[in-house]
Amino acid sequence: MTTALAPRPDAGTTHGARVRLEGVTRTFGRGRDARPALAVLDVDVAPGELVVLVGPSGCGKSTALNLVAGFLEPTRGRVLVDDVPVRGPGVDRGVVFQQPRLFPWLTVRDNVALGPRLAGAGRRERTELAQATLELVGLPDAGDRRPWELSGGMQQRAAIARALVGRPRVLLMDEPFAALDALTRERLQEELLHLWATTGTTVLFVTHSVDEAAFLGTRALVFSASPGRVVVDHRLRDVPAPGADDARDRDRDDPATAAHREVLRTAVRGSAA
Ligand SMILES: Nc1ncnc2c1ncn2[C@@H]1O[C@H](COP(=O)(O)OP(=O)(O)OP(=O)(O)O)[C@@H](O)[C@H]1O
Repeated sequence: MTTALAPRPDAGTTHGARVRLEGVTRTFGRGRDARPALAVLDVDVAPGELVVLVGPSGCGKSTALNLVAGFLEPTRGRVLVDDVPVRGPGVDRGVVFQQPRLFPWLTVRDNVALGPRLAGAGRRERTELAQATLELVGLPDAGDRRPWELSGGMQQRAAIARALVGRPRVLLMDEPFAALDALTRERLQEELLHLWATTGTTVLFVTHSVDEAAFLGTRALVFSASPGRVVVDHRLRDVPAPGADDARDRDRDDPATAAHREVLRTAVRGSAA
């Protein structure tokens, strides 16, 4: 294990935060142009859960994630992370987007070290932190390279390292593997499960894919559009006990996962109707 992301603090506790959206709505535009993107959203995510947000295009999944990230404010209602209202972006919440969004003029290590640098960490501390986090995501030797020298999968691993370097208590992922080839995508899904089990971080993960949702989540929220709302809240599996990495044994072809996939597929089809 590395220093950047030490295991969960104590047996029986988790590093992840509780996330709550209470009566949250979000409207874009004003007056006649006002368009509600999210109807009332009431969601309570337990510490350490991996909740997947799935649904058709335009149903408000990214909007919900951006509200938790603090990039957007709710029109009504409150977003709480461990009972503290979200007032803007913060180091307690790491964000990974569909595109890696790394700065091409910085080395991979300096990209990962940027957050600690902005937070005032000294060169040595932030370099060690970035290197440890790169090791955690399987990129021990990539630190001196530029982002454009890496494959798409490696770039996305670096983006995950950048999100994890501050040891966030919530990891927000907006279709992070959608632009990758199928094999890389499966590999990164498995790596994410391992990282999640290792760190105990609460994860909110947006995807269009019911396969991905059924394989990754402890719970899936199925959204429908116009305006966006949660139509199905489906329990997939238990949160692993602190310190246990049973995600390692997860099988995408087992009957339970296949059954969940069908439940989600039916729900998503219904929500798009
Ligand atoms: N900044 C914005 N300004 C105006 N409208 C927005 C903005 N962000 C999102 N919307 C609108 O809100 C609705 C929900 O968008 P959102 O991106 O949250 O959906 P989504 O489910 O994530 O879609 P996709 O799966 O295609 O990414 C859409 O109608 C979208 O056009």
